[in-house]
Amino acid sequence: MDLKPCIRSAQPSKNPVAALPESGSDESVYDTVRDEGILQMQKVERKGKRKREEGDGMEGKLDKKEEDVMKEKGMVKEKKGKQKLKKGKGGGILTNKLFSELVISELTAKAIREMNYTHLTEIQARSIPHLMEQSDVMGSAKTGSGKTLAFLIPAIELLRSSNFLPVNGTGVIVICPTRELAIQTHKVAKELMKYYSQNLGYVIGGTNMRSKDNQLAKGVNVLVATPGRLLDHLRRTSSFNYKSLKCLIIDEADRILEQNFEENMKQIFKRLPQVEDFANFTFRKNEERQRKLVYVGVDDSELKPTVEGLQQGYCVIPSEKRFLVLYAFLRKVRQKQKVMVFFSSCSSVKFHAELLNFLAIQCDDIHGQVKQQKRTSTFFRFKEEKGILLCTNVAARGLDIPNVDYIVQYDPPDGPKDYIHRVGRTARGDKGKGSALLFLLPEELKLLIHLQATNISLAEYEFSKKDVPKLQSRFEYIVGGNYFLNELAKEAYRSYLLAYNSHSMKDIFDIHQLDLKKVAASFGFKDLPKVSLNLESSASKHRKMRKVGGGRRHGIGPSKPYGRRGGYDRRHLARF
Ligand SMILES: Nc1ncnc2c1ncn2[C@@H]1O[C@H](COP(=O)(O)OP(=O)(O)OP(=O)(O)O)[C@@H](O)[C@H]1O
Repeated sequence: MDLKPCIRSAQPSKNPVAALPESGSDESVYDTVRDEGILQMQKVERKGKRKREEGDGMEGKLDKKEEDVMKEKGMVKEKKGKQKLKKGKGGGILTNKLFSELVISELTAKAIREMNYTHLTEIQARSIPHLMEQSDVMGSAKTGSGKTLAFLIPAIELLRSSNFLPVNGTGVIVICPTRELAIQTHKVAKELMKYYSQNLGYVIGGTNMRSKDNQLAKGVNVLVATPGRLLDHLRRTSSFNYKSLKCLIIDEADRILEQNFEENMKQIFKRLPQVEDFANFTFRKNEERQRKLVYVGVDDSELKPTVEGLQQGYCVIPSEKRFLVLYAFLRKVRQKQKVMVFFSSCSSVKFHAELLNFLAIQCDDIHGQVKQQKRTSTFFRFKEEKGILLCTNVAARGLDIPNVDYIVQYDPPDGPKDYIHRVGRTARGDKGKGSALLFLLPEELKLLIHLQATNISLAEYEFSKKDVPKLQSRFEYIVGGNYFLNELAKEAYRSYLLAYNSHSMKDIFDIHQLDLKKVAASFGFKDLPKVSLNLESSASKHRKMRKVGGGRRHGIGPSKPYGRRGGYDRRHLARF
């Protein structure tokens, strides 16, 4: 991992958590590490199922882990075919099975060829045959392993084979947990359906409902949606015809079946035809249904839940130096690489984006408080270009951004599952490579125990001795080392003081027992400099306005050291 110059690669510590107390985690390894990425439910007449000629997947015994999982969940075994499914050469995700071997329409096959896909990934090779036979499937595979095509191809084929037309309304619904993921999935479906007369669309929060009403009235055969907005349309758009629904796909099912989506999902299930009670889809409460469900678990036998091409490490940084290290790191990579930095709250993303841009580190931000139009344009720009993106967990799931070089976790994840999804934004697809670096405060070290319990081991990185004193005492060194930038340091310090004045920083200071003198020192000042706060500046006006509204700018308080909760942010405090 090239983390120079501010952090040097250290020897992975023999056992970084050995000295820490035993983990009290009661999460099973399966629950923690697996991305139950696909959940497809088809309640369609099962007459005339096509028998496929080829074998449908893996030969050999199911590994014990997979069997255990199925036993626990009461699912059926994946059928074994005669054809051997081998992994491609060079440790990539591809198998030896070709798309040209699939019994699919020429319209789909042509689109796939134009997307330059030749071989199927394992999750595709193992789940597509079951889905084509209209079985209900729950699929699970590592991040970036091609789950999207695994569920889209059979869904589109289903519409074609049943001669579904716009007049029939919506035949396939794909539910995604975030707006960006819905837009992305819609884009892939659009490419796949390039030669089809059937149409598609998406409905997501933060956009105009009325224009979508009109679209739905005309008939949208494949609809990609986020749960809240889908429910709004189910309730309020009388012209939305979903009575002939053939297939429901839940992407990132483990996320969607979590508590905060539960109520919406219950309501959605109630309204959709042929979809049974919500409880049946939690895979615990209805044995009969569970028995019909095919579980396709790729990589269950592998100990390592993260992908091959990912290098991962952590460094322990005291809170007063955390920003400086981030700053030095980002300054080094600048626009030459693609970096995603995860924070735990919208307010923290906002604050750090403002501060970094102010310090001439150009970066974009995505979080729940950004308007949807800006979120979408930022997302697509970041897909295309190098640069730095600060984000909350809203960008942790499913987003397929090519060639991300680094994932930095400035605030730690909620737990191993969260960690896996965040780092899964890099090293994606066939032979993808990337690096992930986790910042930990000394009191957060216990997270490593939870990660280790799920077979994620991280190398330890340290500041180089050479850089530590400079980072400690001379902020102007890291901002460029010349006299002009000394002024910039003063300005940065001023903005800290402004935040301090507006209480949010004061809370951080209290929590981490920092004193202003130490912070001033980290900006390169021996004594506390007198900085005019210019209370008539526009910043202070905003501050006053916010105060009138009673809100603190970053919402950071003793119980919320990572900032105010908002939208997608569920976590307040990550102390392990
Ligand atoms: N058969 C294939 N051959 C080559 N590349 C593929 C194939 N299938 C998918 N990919 C590529 O792999 C990348 C990851 O695919 P996808 O986004 O579907 O992963 P995922 O498993 O859904 O990931 P996540 O768990 O993060 O949601 C994409 O860039 C996609 O284009």
